[in-house]
Amino acid sequence: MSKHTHAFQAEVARLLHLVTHSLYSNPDIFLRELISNASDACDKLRFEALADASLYEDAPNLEIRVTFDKAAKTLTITDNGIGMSEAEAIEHLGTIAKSGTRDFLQRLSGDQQKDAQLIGQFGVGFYSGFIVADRITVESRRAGLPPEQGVRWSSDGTGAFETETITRAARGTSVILHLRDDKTEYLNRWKLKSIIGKYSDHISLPILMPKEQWDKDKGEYVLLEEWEQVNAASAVWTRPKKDITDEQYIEFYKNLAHDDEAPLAWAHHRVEGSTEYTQLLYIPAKAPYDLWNRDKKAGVKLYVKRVFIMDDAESLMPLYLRWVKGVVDSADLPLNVSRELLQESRDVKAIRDGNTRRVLSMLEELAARDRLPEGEAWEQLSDEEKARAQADAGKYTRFWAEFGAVLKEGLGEDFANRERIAKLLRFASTVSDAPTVSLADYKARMKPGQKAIYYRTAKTLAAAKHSPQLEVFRRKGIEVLLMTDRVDEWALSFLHEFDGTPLQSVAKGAVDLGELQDEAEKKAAEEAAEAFKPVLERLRATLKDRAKDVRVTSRLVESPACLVVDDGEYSLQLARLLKAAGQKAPEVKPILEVNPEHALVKKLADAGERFDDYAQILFDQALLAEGGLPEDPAGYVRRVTALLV
Ligand SMILES: Nc1ncnc2c1ncn2[C@@H]1O[C@H](COP(=O)(O)OP(=O)(O)OP(=O)(O)O)[C@@H](O)[C@H]1O
Repeated sequence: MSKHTHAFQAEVARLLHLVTHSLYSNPDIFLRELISNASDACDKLRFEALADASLYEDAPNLEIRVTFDKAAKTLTITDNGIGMSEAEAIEHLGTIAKSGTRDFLQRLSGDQQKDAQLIGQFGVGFYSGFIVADRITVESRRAGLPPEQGVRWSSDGTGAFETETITRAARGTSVILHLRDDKTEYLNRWKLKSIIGKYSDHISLPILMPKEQWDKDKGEYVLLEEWEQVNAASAVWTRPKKDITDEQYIEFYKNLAHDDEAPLAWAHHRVEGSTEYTQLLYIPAKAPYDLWNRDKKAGVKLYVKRVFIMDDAESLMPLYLRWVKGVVDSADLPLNVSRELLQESRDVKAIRDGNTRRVLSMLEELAARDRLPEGEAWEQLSDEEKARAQADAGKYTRFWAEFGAVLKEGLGEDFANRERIAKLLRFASTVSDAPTVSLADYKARMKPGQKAIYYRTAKTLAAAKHSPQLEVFRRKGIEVLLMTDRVDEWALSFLHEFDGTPLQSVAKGAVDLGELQDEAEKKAAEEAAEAFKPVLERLRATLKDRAKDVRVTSRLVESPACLVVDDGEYSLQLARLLKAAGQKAPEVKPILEVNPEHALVKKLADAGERFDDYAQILFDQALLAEGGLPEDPAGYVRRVTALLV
């Protein structure tokens, strides 16, 4: 039988280089990865066999066997799953098909420590075998193909691999690891068993290992022909909650999510009613590197009556919760359910609504426990409750830092839960630089007579904090929420009020501080407007192409001018964002507001022939303070220079 040599795809070669240069601080995980692949292969067989039961051949019991050979220094993981044809082995083990993987590789920085974290989050699957092996041989036969169409794939994990056709009676795959000389510790039943117990106990198929017996003559343990099951072999979510330890929940998560870090929270429930299903949902502690990719597959796996149906079942979770990981096992969906069918199914809609509500409840609970109780409330807790409270404190803040911006998308996507989402929002404000202020906190601090929740959107916190539009609020001690996420503007356009109080951008519309402004201030403003009429007229004429209107304002204290837009219009910041993203944005013509108390503005009345220059400078400076750029930067510089000399 002829052998063929193939070169690895460049990306695989890179991945292998990373793996073998021990990015993994924990080599044990290779076994978890290979067992997980074996389990996936069995899931695939079970799924394909729904349409063609003959694929089971004479071995309907799916299982994974782990054995080793001390003399040959090999460790073998065998499954009787779907197997691979020669073409599939070349394709699956020589190239990286998933675009996510390629994307991931591009993100590697070359900094070992950072990359190690990334790779931990990603998982390298099959190739992790090269952490402990200097050669891997894979023997496989695809279910449904005759024994003569088996394949042997072999590589030392450098540039190339070989394949040849073999005869293999058994369906499925054996991965044979030729262990490195310094990794022979894995030729030990006890060690393997404990790794399986730690990382793979939740695998729902039996994992078998040969029994062992002391051989007096040889003076060592020898393996017997007899096999023993070494895992619990019942999927975690199918077990009663009381039988599952926190460690088991966490280990299942790590495996499911390819995440080294424990999740912040999980919820495990059997939902009964018109649709019956089990949900096990996790909130990760860290955002994945591709969180912003809205096309990214969702993190929920769908099972039907314990049969794995599909990964990334988008229809089970709304987009703004795409970072949630977990499993849904339905008792009602048909086993042959397709993606198309999923989208239309009423049961699926019920599951998705149930999942959404569950995640929001988990977040509400985390939020409620984010700050430690104080005073008497704390004293009343038992020691156990105190320990729990301490463990949970700060989790919501962590969650918010990682996923808050994505959760905001929910305001626009999930009208039914908008109020619940609004309560979960956190912002920075003129009171707190850290994004910890909830709308309820804000309301509790509102001044008597204050009628709105004020906010400012900008590109950065510094820009928001120092924007001229905030001046009067600062002087009056009114808190303003500061928003710097790209989605804020869009998301806020769906939230007009919170708990009966309207939200109002400080850069939109006229300022109406209502009862917060006293009569004297109102009168002064009116008088200023009157006295300023001729100057305003001239400004309007000079700036007619740039400003929709020019008016005096009471919102400024230190700055001469600022730009605002009408209520309901796109803010300048949003218009810029849309433009930068190559989207069509309506031309927003701002309103120039001037501060009649400011020396520069006062000067306008006697500016004479310099009036036009002053007017343009005033506008351009207001634009700069707003985060924009003058249309004619050189003209702006020329005008300012002329004033300086
Ligand atoms: N035991 C196996 N039986 C059948 N096919 C396998 C087996 N192990 C690996 N494969 C095939 O090789 C492919 C690549 O495996 P690899 O572990 O690198 O990635 P993956 O399993 O797709 O992704 P990940 O491990 O990151 O979830 C798999 O998608 C599968 O098609």
